[in-house]
Amino acid sequence: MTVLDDIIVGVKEDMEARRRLVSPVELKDRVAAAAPARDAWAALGGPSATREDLKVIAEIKRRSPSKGDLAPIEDPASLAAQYEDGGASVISVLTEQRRFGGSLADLDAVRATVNIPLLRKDFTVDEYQIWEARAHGADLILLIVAALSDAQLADYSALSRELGMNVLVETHTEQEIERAVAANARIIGVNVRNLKTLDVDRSLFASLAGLIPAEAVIVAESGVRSADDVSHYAASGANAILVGEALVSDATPRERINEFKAAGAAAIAVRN
Ligand SMILES: O=C(O)c1ccccc1NCC(=O)[C@H](O)[C@H](O)COP(=O)(O)O
Repeated sequence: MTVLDDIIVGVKEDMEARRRLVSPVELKDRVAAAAPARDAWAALGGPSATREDLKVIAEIKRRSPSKGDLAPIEDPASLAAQYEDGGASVISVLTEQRRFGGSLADLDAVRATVNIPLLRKDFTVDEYQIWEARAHGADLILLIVAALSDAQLADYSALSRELGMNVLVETHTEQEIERAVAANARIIGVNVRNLKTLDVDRSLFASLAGLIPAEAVIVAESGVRSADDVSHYAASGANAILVGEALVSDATPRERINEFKAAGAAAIAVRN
């Protein structure tokens, strides 16, 4: 069994436990009462002609299968506020419990504090999680191509759109990019971390980004540790970066986001 398979087994068990507490009907009532979703597509730059700088998706991540404990993050809302102040365009809240130490309570706390769009970062394998994401204030959800069939990708994308949310479709191979494009994904991520082996290969981004249509917002995911990494992703075609570890383990995440944005803007100026 791969790491990803193992994570998904736990995700399904935890979701069934939540479903016993909150029925799908109750969840849909909560969605009906929720404020409309914010436009994460626009926040990430929108149409290609209007994209100027490198956008940062800043992640709330306590621990991970690859690194173990990263940061206790006792007050996720306070960290999120620092991310927003620093110029993040979207905040990613990892809600998976067993391997990442997250929860929907984190999403609630962050939603109550910041105004920018939120990504519910989880391993989506059931429509129930999409309703949950919206009920808890998410504006964007993650769909990992490697974890889904083409039918699931299409159905979950359609449901997310119906609920007013955008979708970050995550890929790791050429074939997965083809599947993301066939599903009409408008925000496509290349995760340089192989979720089956946990290997991180930053050079993968440059080899795959060119296969993604320019209309899509292209997100470089994982492996940002320095401004040089950001420059590499931006020079290779990234419109946005998704950063977890480097921000949660930094005493001054605001300044770190500034540094990354400056490195990205400089690389994009050369690229254009
Ligand atoms: O981070 C992991 O170890 C991991 C393992 C298995 C599945 C997913 C995993 N991470 C999710 C992510 O994609 C990252 O949290 C995100 O891209 C940020 O990465 P980083 O900046 O390297 O923390």
